[in-house]
Amino acid sequence: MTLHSQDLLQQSAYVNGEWMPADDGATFAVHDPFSDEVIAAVADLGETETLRAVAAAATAFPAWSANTAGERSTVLRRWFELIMEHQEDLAIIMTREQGKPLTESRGEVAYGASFIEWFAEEGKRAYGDVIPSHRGDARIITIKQPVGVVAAITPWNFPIAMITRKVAPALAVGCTVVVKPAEDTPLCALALAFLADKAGLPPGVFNVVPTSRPAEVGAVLTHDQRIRKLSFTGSTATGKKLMEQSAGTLKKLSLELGGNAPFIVFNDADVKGAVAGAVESKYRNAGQTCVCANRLYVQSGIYDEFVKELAVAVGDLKVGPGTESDTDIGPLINDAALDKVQRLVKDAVDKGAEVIVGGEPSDKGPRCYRPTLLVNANSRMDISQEEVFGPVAPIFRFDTEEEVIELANDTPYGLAAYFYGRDHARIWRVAEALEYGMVGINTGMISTTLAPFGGVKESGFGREGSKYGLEDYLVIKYLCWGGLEK
Ligand SMILES: NC(=O)C1=CN([C@@H]2O[C@H](COP(=O)(O)OP(=O)(O)OC[C@H]3O[C@@H](n4cnc5c(N)ncnc54)[C@H](OP(=O)(O)O)[C@@H]3O)[C@@H](O)[C@H]2O)C=CC1
Ligand SMILES: O=C(O)CCCC(=O)O
Repeated sequence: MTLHSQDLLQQSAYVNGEWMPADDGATFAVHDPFSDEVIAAVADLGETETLRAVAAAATAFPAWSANTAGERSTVLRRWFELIMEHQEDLAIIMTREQGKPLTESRGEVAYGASFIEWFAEEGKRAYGDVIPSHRGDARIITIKQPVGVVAAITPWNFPIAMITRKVAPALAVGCTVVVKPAEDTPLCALALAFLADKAGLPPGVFNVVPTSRPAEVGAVLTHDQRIRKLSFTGSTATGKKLMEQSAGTLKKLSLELGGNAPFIVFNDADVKGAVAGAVESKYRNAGQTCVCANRLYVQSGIYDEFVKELAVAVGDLKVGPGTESDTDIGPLINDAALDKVQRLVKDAVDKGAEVIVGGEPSDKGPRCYRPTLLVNANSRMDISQEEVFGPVAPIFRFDTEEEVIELANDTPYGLAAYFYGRDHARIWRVAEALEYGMVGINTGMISTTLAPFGGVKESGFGREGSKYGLEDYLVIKYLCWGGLEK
């Protein structure tokens, strides 16, 4: 891989401000999911090295948290600037290890950096309170303090933004962090560490432990008492496991888990807007986003027009390598992801769905799947309950608002939902009735640093981004100051 700054391509782990191999010298291969080329051999850490990273973070915590928010902000600001200076290189690394088109990678680098920029400032606003007292001779004061050492376990679908969305607020308020990136995408995490080091983050404040043994490293990060908070993005199954494992040390948790987003189009919707929103929501990152539309519900009166226009738009999407400028849909991350998509499409077809676009792997590359539209979808199909995490949209027809709300909420998940319509009374009713942490109204794109990202039900808890994202890394301390003279 050729970069302007070849130094960004780090393959060692970053612990206590140093680049280190695994103790036994072991490495694991990182593949380009489009070409299958091995693009790196990354240090494969285990329990011993992870304990070292936790110790480094614990040692660094007192000094880092003793800085003023302004002092921390200066370093974070520098980190943000370095990331943006290296946006193109970082985008190339991301596209090579993750597969998404370069334009999306560039967008993610900027999106990821924006969390650092935002929290560098917001960290200065971790205000406490003075509360009207219960006694004349006492005062009630609250202060907010950093929770302590944080572990972040992150997924492969947004290999920069899912790290910065956790690490930026943590560092801004004075926590230190150990990150375990996904095995498929450790290079972005290591490039971030390289730039963090350049920006002047002191040793031990930010550590990256790549591994091919997530359970072994995860056991350390959940069992170690020195870690006071775990922030995880990934599947609901793994999130539940990590929550159980964290019970022994009662860690504070943020869990951003799977979704099953309904995308509802009412009869009075702007069809062109709804089609554009569906394409944006469903097909970005080849459908590998936890907030991707997973089920499209279209009201009978607008059904034919919407389906016809959406089929044209989906048919125009181009599959290919992320490195080519006209690619819309890159490869899926790995073989398991492709198997899951194929299984869900087959199950849907077996239960009566009709493929009107795509419906099969693409011949462009080994893990490429053609953008797909299925009609005649129904609730018996696995795809109505399972996150497809691929470029496949099943379309369900509905008649009444009441019916579609029931269908939309009939899932254990509650991350994102979307709907299109013009009637203001209904917009309020539907927005309030959807059991989701985030609702897009007449838009398919809801993600921004400025808004609280997070779910309800089995999509987890905690909020990332916005002023609320800071709270997840803070604890409130109550000071009762008595004995005051009247
Ligand atoms: N909410 C979201 O954004 C995401 C949702 N998903 C959903 O999950 C499905 C499966 O994807 P997958 O990548 O397997 O998701 P996982 O939840 O398994 O992976 C997410 C992160 O957790 C790590 N991990 C896995 N098992 C453990 C463990 N026992 N202890 C500690 N860490 C662990 C992974 O490491 P490693 O990479 O080494 O396995 C990765 O860093 C997808 O098809 C999608 O439906 C997936 C990713 C993101
Ligand atoms: O899939 C995820 O968990 C990340 C969502 C990316 C975003 O839109 O912020």
